Amino acid sequence: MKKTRIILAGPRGRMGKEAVTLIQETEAFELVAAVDRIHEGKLISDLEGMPNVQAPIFTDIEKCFQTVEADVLVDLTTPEIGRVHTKKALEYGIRPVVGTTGFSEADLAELKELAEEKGIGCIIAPNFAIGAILMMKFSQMAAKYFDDVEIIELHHDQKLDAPSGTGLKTAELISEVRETKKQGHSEEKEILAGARGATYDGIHLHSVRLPGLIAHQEVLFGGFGQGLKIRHDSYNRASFMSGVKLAVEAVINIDTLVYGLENIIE
Ligand SMILES: NC(=O)C1=CN([C@@H]2O[C@H](COP(=O)(O)OP(=O)(O)OC[C@H]3O[C@@H](n4cnc5c(N)ncnc54)[C@H](O)[C@@H]3O)[C@@H](O)[C@H]2O)C=CC1
Ligand SMILES: O=C(O)C1=N[C@H](C(=O)O)C[C@H](O)C1
Repeated sequence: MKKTRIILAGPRGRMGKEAVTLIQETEAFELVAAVDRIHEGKLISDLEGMPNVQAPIFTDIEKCFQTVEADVLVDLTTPEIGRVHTKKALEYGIRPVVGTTGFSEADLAELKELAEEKGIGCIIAPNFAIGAILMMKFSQMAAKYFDDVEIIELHHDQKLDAPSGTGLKTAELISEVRETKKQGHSEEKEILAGARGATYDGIHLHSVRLPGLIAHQEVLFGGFGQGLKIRHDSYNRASFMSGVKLAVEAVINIDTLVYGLENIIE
């Protein structure tokens, strides 16, 4: 069996550590290198608390791509560096699976063009948890019947981007099926700036950041005399790993950029 050779960017992060374990435990996957901010020349196994994986660590992604042969880059870093890594991977013909959030529409458009120019797959998934994908799909279904909706996403307080990639993706999916609408009273005024949250095509998005949380989202719909609440909770980061596995398997067989795992799963 030919294994899928994976380079992982961000191996020491909260998601990165889970991904190291996933790759190690998946027979069809092989971790061939990692990209980190520090620890050039060390092996993953040299790092405290890491499993016995003999993959070399690079701080320069181009040097990594030039030195190590790989099929897929899994990126779990930060918005700024994640977009650089994704672009470089495509340029080197390595298929990116990107969990990193905070990419702009312009970033996505540029990366899609590059993936198509190179004729290779790229998956950018704002959320890898199957329950979160269902929450987004159910929300899109519900939005056909309820055109008043507010999204509340709740995350740990170390998160860099707001709103979350999932919150934004949910708003995008809803706006595909509902007419643009300004919600609330026509003369509504914010006494405190930001009280009504951010808006995407008239959909209000609220971001909560608290220690103790992992990743949670509520999509609240309101209609005459009734309400509907769709909620998803990730209680740990292992919840994302079956989606990472699925994306690595899928990215080999596509030749364009796919934004969102809902486009991969049936
Ligand atoms: N798509 C999904 O299902 C999920 C996505 N995320 C996203 O994944 C990303 C990572 O999240 P966490 O693991 O919680 O963050 P984290 O802060 O724990 O980890 C980020 C890692 O990136 C590394 N890093 C920073 N600059 C780097 C560079 N130049 N080269 C290589 N590595 C570098 C850091 O050292 C750190 O280890 C975030 O954008 C987050 O929003 C998080 C959870 C689920
Ligand atoms: O930073 C996180 O933790 C998460 N980020 C993703 C997002 O921005 O939606 C996915 C999940 O919510 C966890």
